[in-house]
Order: sequence, then C-alpha cells, then structure tokens
Amino acid sequence: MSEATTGDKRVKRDDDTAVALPGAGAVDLSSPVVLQADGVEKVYPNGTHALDRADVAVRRGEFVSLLGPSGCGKSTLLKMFAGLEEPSSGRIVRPEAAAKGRRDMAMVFQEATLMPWARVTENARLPLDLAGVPKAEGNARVAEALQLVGLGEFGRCYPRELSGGMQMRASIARALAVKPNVLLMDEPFGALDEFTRNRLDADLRGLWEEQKELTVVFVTHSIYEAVFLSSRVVVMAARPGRVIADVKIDTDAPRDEAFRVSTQFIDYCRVLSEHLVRANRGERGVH
Ligand SMILES: Nc1ncnc2c1ncn2[C@@H]1O[C@H](COP(=O)(O)OP(=O)(O)OP(=O)(O)O)[C@@H](O)[C@H]1O
Repeated sequence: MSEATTGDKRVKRDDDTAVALPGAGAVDLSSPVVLQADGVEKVYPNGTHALDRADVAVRRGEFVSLLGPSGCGKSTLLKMFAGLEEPSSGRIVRPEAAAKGRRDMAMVFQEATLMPWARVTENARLPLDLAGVPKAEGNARVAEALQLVGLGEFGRCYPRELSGGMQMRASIARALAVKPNVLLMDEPFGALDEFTRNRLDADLRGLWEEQKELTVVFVTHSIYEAVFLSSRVVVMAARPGRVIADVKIDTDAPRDEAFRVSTQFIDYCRVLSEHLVRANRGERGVH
C-alpha cells in the first residue's frame, strides 16, 4: 500500500485501480478506473515544465473535462493518456487496456483533420481500413456513426461541402466508428462559433448519455462548456501545469438550454472560476 499527498489531503492507495485524487470523495467509486495518471510529471526536452506531479483517475463511463488556461498542460496530459507522449516521471496506467492487450481509444483534435479529396464515408472508414476491418462491417459501422452525429445524409459529401460544425461531426464519427471505450477530445469545438459549439456540446452530451459505458476525457478552456458537458471537472493551473481541483457536477438536471441558465449551472461556474482565480493568485485550490 502506498500513500499519496494531494494538497492538504492524504489518500490511501492499495492497488492499481484505487485513486489518489484531490476531492476523491467526488468520484463514483463503483466503476473501474480506465485511465490513471499517477504522480505524472512532464518536462519537455527544451526544459518546459508542462506538468507537475498530476494525480488524475478516470473511471469507466465518466465524462471528465480537463479545464484550465492556456499552457497548463491539458493537452500534454491528454496526449499521455493517449500514449502519444511519455511522462518524464510518474506513470500512466490503463488497467482495462492492459488486461485486454489493446487500447480501445480514439482521439479527436481541434481541427477536423479530414482528407479533402475523400468523401465523408471514406474519411470515417480510414481507421477501420487501416485496422483491417472487413469492408461490409466497416461500412455498417460508418453508417451507424454518421447517424449518431447527425450526418446520415451527408456521407457522399466532400469536406469542402460541409460547414465547420459538420466537419467536426464527421471527425467525431470517424472516432466513434472504431467503437472506442475511451474518447479523448482536445478542444474539439474551440474553433467554432458559439451557437454551433453549444449545439455540438448538447449533441455530444446526448451521445455520451446514450452510450452507457463510453468514457470521455475532454480538454477545454471554457468553464461554461466544462459545466455543461461533464460529470466531473479536473481544474488545472499553469506555471507549472498542475491539477488544483476536482469538482463533480452533481446534478440530475437534463443538460439542455434551461440548464445553461439555471442557478445550479451558474453556481458550478462560480465554483470553477474561484478555483482558477485562487490558483492565479498562487493559493492552493479547495477540493
Ligand atoms: N512538444 C513540446 N515541446 C516543448 N514544449 C511544449 C511542447 N508541447 C507543449 N509544450 C509546452 O508545455 C506547456 C503545456 O502545453 P499544453 O499544450 O499541454 O497546454 P494546454 O493547457 O493544452 O494549452 P492550450 O490550451 O493553449 O492548448 C506549454 O508551456 C507549452 O508551450
């Protein structure tokens, strides 16, 4: 058994699936951990201290946002979860992936990154073709994923024929077609106008609610977006990048337009905002 110190809290840890988190009481402890950053530090070769001893655990079926200002290490942490970056010290654990011998993860970036010369269906089928999924099965999966993101009628279009929001939907369909257990999203709607972004947030939340076991880790700068989407928000601060708070968005309220203007929504925004302000003043967050 080891012991971790997080702020003024001490959290006992007795196996790989236990969590050491600021505010660990906010986590639904009944689901297994699918991703865990355990004392993870990242110093890039140029000396930038991107992340300082981060302890973050994500459980199956959670929608967790990584929220914080530019440069606080959100993308770095997400990339380490994806296996695209290695920690300088500490470790990333993916207990389910380790048990199955494969990582059922997909990543969505800020840019839709579609091949301009290929139709939407061909774009969405690419990872399946690369994985050797038989054509008929691949086509069926792509059709289902396009339906899920509301692009059922647009499979034959080229990316240039789609709006920015529709391109992002196509990018999400490409990720969903691989049937990931874990969806990693790096500010996917950051480049979109506010109306489109709100609509895609609502659709993404609906999609996550339908896919009972889907785990989402979502990077954002936006307090509003984090509160609207998430079951839990990991708040981060910069210089060096670090986790300062972990806040469960504990409400049964439907995530709809009424929620966006509810007292509960505004209260959660205030809580997150206070954590960020305190961190900027150099104080520790309250978990
Ligand atoms: N490959 C790299 N080499 C050197 N420094 C890097 C590299 N990638 C990121 N950084 C630096 O690490 C710090 C954290 O970057 P990261 O992109 O993880 O932050 P972020 O919170 O996602 O920021 P943003 O919201 O602006 O994308 C920043 O200071 C950034 O300049």
